[in-house]
Amino acid sequence: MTATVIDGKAFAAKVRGQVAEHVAKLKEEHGITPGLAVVLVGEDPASQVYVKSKGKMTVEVGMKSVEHRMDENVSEAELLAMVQKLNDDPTIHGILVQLPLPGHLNSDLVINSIDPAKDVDGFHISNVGLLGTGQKSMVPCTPLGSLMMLRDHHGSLSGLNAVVIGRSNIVGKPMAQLLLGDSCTVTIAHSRTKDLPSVVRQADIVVAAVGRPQMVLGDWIKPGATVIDVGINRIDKPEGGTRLVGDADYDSCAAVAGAITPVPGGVGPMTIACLLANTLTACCRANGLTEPEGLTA
Ligand SMILES: NC(=O)C1=CN([C@@H]2O[C@H](COP(=O)(O)OP(=O)(O)OC[C@H]3O[C@@H](n4cnc5c(N)ncnc54)[C@H](OP(=O)(O)O)[C@@H]3O)[C@@H](O)[C@H]2O)C=CC1
Ligand SMILES: Nc1nc(=O)c2c([nH]1)NC[C@@H]1CN(c3ccc(C(=O)N[C@@H](CCC(=O)O)C(=O)O)cc3)C=[N+]21
Repeated sequence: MTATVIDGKAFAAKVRGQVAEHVAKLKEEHGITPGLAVVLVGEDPASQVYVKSKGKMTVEVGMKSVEHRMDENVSEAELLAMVQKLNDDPTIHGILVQLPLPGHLNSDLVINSIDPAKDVDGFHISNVGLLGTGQKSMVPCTPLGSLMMLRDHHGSLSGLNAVVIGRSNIVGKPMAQLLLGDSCTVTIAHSRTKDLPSVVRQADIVVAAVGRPQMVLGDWIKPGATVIDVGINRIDKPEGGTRLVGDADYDSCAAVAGAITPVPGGVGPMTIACLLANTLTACCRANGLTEPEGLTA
């Protein structure tokens, strides 16, 4: 079979449209503009591109966008002071500190210094705990965007076997929590998993969040399964130049799967759309207003 391509780019545009409508209403009815602050430490060119496109889309949906670039060698105290300033700023409803941070900075400490109500990445221990216990929280953007696409494609996920490859705090673990919340039978695989192909073959839903280009092969996939490819890897093209590929080998997987997300144009755009949705949700909660439906988990 040839897989249905799940168009994350189009889905994300739809989500951003919904966010923009709510933002317009917030402004009109309450005179409030949601604000998102991104803190970028260092000069990593890939990160800079990502931050720029986030900033552009934030403004497109009518929000305030602020970027704070800090020197690679910034001290932990200076970075913590910046986070504190943003925590105290009533015009800022969402704070994102771009990861990974340079090695001399303790990222757990920095993330946990963000006001949990403004933690639009959902990485603060308090949001992690709320998600794990099924309570209202800020839900990490990449897993949330992946869940939205899965729900849209399957309707109910109840009883499906899901295998998440990767156990990071930013993708694998929260993804597994969300799938469990939707009553999937969840397996988390990682670098020590024995016979990964046979584990993946049990899955109705495969989420690949490994960081290894084109690792998941078509003959690992149960015919008809859904493949969510979170990976963003830049590889060299034989004819020169580079291109983006996921953690799944797209052609061989698409030949067997029932549905698959492409890279680019799959999970990536949904991540940014969910960041904007989380900023809107945070703004509504901060002002005691009803939050938009369908934009949280
Ligand atoms: N589309 C988007 O919006 C986003 C995309 N990404 C991309 O997603 C990918 C994963 O990101 P992230 O979770 O941060 O990555 P991490 O490097 O933090 O985690 C990777 C995980 O994959 C596991 N792993 C590594 N090699 C293997 C292997 N050979 N077999 C099985 N498991 C393996 C690791 O296992 P172990 O724990 O045992 O080491 C680890 O748990 C990257 O490509 C990243 O660029 C990330 C965030 C957002
Ligand atoms: N605190 C924090 N939160 C994050 O969510 C976070 C982070 N740090 N650090 C880096 C990773 C990576 N990430 C991406 C999001 C969108 C695209 C994206 O939109 N990608 C486009 C392609 C972009 C291009 O063509 O270059 C796509 O897949 O179609 C990519 C990568 C979020 N991350």
